[in-house]
Order: sequence, then structure tokens, then C-alpha cells
Amino acid sequence: MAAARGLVLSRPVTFVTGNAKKLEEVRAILGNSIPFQSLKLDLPELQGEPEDISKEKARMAAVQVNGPVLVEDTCLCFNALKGLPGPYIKWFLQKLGHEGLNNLLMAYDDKSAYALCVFSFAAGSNSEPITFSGKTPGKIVPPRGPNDFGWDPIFEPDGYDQTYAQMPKEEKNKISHRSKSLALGLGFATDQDGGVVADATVTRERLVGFIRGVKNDCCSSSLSIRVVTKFSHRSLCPKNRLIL
Ligand SMILES: O=c1[nH]c(=O)c2ncn([C@@H]3O[C@H](COP(=O)(O)OP(=O)(O)OP(=O)(O)O)[C@@H](O)[C@H]3O)c2[nH]1
Ligand SMILES: [Mg+2]
Repeated sequence: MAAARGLVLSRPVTFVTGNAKKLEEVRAILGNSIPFQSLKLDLPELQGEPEDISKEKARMAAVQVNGPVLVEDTCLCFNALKGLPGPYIKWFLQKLGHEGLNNLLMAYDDKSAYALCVFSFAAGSNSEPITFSGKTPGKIVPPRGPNDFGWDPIFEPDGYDQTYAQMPKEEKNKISHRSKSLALGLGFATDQDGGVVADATVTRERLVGFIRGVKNDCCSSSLSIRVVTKFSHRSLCPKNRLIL
């Protein structure tokens, strides 16, 4: 296991999002573990794969903030539709509503879906962002529960008989796509063996890129971040945690 050492960033991390509910959840999940500030900005979004969309958001955010940033992109993926609406869920939800989203699956027996959250961290405007993805499997159901956040009322996570919307917030935050992604990226939630509780993937190449990027942007001391993660590829580094 690598020795623990702090990484020093020039400025506190800014979580950039135009979505107040995301911010609320990120605050609840991170608590006081990692200090961060937030900036309400609705960044333009690429079309394409979730990871590329998230990374590009991070690049744009880092330029605007001129410092270390965290962004995320959230997808709701229907297996019968080969992952669509995916990153386009915001527009599908706006145009079709909960009923319309259910109707998209009318022709299919398979109602399974997954919520995917891709966080990207860029240490500064010259750094290549690194992404962390968290995924929660479930199924699409007719809406149940309060309608205060997006598609929460129509997503029932596997192993639960409640939709995200019906679950107490703390319960959702324990198992959500968002908390899994954050757990992987920031080493927030660790299990009893010290492994990260996350259904997510990170490769050695991405970590190396991240470390290089952070080193490029390291300056004077105002915030120290410890990133704890676990290689998901068993042959690469089973049960290992990397502490930067
Ligand atoms: O029911 C939900 N439970 C969630 O946990 C969740 N997380 C995001 N969303 C919604 O899914 C779309 C993602 O689009 P999105 O990632 O581009 O977000 P956004 O544009 O709202 O904010 P941001 O891009 O400025 O961060 C938007 O409609 C969000 O409201 C959620 N809905
Ligand atoms: Mg957006």
C-alpha cells in the first residue's frame, strides 16, 4: 500500500452545478469530510458518452473558476433502450414527464434501468480531469413519492420496494449513484476492510493522469485532499487502496 501523504491545492475545490438538489445531496453526503465551495453555473454540455460529457464540463468549469473544480453529470439509462436516455435524461424528463418516460418502455418487458453519476475533478485549468463513476441498478416504475427531484419518483433501486423519492434522504444517499461516485473519488465511504464502497471503475492510467494533473496544478497550501480509492480490476491491485 502506498504511503499516505497530503495533496495540496492552491485553492479550495469548487463544486460547479446549476442544480440545487444535486448540491444539497453532495453536501449531505460529504458532510464536513471535504471542505468545498459551490458555484451555480449551468455549463454547456457536449453530446456523447457520459464520461466525456463530465470531463468536458470539468475543463470548462476549471477555466471559469481558474482553480480546482468538481462537476458531475447524471444519467438515467434504460437497459431495454441500450442505455438511453442516458445523459439526455434532463431533456426527456422535461418534455415527456414521468408518465412519458414510463411509456417509452411500454413495448418492452424489461423495465430495468440504472442511475449513473460521473463526477469529474480537475485540479486546475491546465489539468486533465479524472472521472469517477457510480452506478445504482433498479427499475422504472409509475411515479410514487414526492416530486421534488427529477426522476426520483420513477426509479426503484434493486432490493427496495420504495422509489428514490419515497426513501428517506439519508437512505437514498447511502446507496445512490451519487454517493458511490463520490465514495470512489474522494474516499469518503469506506467499508470495514478499508475498501471503498462503490460500484465503479478506475484504471491505473486514469489515476496516473490525475496524479500528474494535480502535480501540475499544485501550489501553495490552503487545502489538503486525501484521495482514497480502490482498483476495481482484481488482477491489477486486489483489495488495495491508493492514498495520494
Ligand atoms: O431524480 C433524480 N435524482 C437524482 O439523483 C438526480 N440527479 C440528477 N437528476 C436529474 O437528471 C438530469 C441530469 O442532468 P445533468 O447531470 O446535466 O444535471 P443539471 O443540468 O440539472 O445540473 P448540472 O449539469 O449543472 O450539474 C437533470 O434533469 C437532473 O435534475 C436527478 N434526478
Ligand atoms: Mg446539466
